[in-house]
Amino acid sequence: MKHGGIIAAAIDVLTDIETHHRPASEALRDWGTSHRFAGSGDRAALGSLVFDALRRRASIAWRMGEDTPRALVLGAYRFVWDVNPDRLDVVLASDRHSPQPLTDRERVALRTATLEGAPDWVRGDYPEWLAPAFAQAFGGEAAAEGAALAARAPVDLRVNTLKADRAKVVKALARLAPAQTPLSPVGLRLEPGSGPSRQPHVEAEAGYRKGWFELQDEGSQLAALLAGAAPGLQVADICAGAGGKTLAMAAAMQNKGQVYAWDSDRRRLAGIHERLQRAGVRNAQVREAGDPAVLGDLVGRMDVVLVDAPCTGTGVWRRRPDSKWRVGETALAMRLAEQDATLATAAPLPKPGGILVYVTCSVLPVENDGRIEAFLAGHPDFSVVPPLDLVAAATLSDAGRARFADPSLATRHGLQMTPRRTGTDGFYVAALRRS
Ligand SMILES: C[S@@+](CC[C@H](N)C(=O)[O-])C[C@H]1O[C@@H](n2cnc3c(N)ncnc32)[C@H](O)[C@@H]1O
Repeated sequence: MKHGGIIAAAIDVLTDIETHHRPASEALRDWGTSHRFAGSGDRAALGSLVFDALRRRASIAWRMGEDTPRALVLGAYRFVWDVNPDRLDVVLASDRHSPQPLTDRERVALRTATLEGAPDWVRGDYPEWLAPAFAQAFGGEAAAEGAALAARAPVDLRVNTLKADRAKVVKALARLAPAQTPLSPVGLRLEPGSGPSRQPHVEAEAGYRKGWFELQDEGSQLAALLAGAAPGLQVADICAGAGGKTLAMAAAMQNKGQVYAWDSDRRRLAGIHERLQRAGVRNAQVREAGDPAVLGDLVGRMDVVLVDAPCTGTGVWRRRPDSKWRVGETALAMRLAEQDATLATAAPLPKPGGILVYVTCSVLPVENDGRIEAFLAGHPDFSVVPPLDLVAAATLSDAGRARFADPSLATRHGLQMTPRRTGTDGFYVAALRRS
């Protein structure tokens, strides 16, 4: 397909997403099913254009003077893919599948519009209703932090040290030229391309099928490392989902000790069994999803309890830009209640002196320090572990140790990673010790 056709398809897909309130991945999949002639390069270009339009929606709409799917797609092609407006005229004219030619108004906007005078939420591409939360989290850096969350994310891999080391995986993926992640000692990174370029499909690699590496953002790797799961410890992962952090902790424990993985949702937990097997994990016990009563025998016995809580996902907007515009106050209120519920389930499990580690992939203070404060108010037997103690005890690279020592990463009770601060997704980590 030529780019005119890709632009038209992106407008159709974005219209589908907006009209039917559907996730972008679903709308793209359906487009693929009804356009079987489209090659993998076309699909990749289409996906990139739709995702870039969603990532930068507020700033594109500001410049274009409207936020219709057409304005967003044309704006993404111009301002994100950096295609000169004269070239855009040529692109539209040279493909019979193109949308209508540019109007004079569009041409002026594409040529001259800037973000001068735009508020932080527009410059940072986050929803207006979250402006107070971003100001609380980042002060004068809110727009810059938002803009970093609106960029493309790299593909990060975690080397599974139960089966491989970095050198082995680098060799296996040499064609893709992976670089070492700076902060996690077990991470590799494939930088995102620009424009229509496609992300490498690493799950198709033989090394992935052999369990040598997992797909995991460096921030998620770091959160698992900061939890301090070490060989021989008893660890409960009570929001295990498909097991991203269970696997990372089991590897850090070198298969010694025990990880108990549980989740309230059976469907979420379902994928964990196959992943544990592929990764060669032998020290994880998956408990029946649903009723927390199955954790009864763990009460008062755990060295580490990880609560990787359900959250709004504001920290992973680079990867799920459609969720950025979907999340609202009702969803946030539901997540807060779930966070309090998971912390309440976790509270009885640590042994005296054991720790409860609370993690979210959110940058909103109310989901992070706010939940820790609410928990502490009802649990006087817990106290905050100074974040630098977590850093000192974790297996990080020297650069990672130095980065986490920077006071700008510290919140009142924990550590906040962001794409701008750490080059990772926006993970929050705090730990509480049971007296
Ligand atoms: C952020 S996801 C977990 C991701 C997973 N730890 C990983 O690294 O791949 C949060 C999980 O919390 C689960 N959850 C939600 N409410 C819960 C509750 N009250 N108790 C336990 N798990 C809960 C969800 O089903 C979801 O799988």
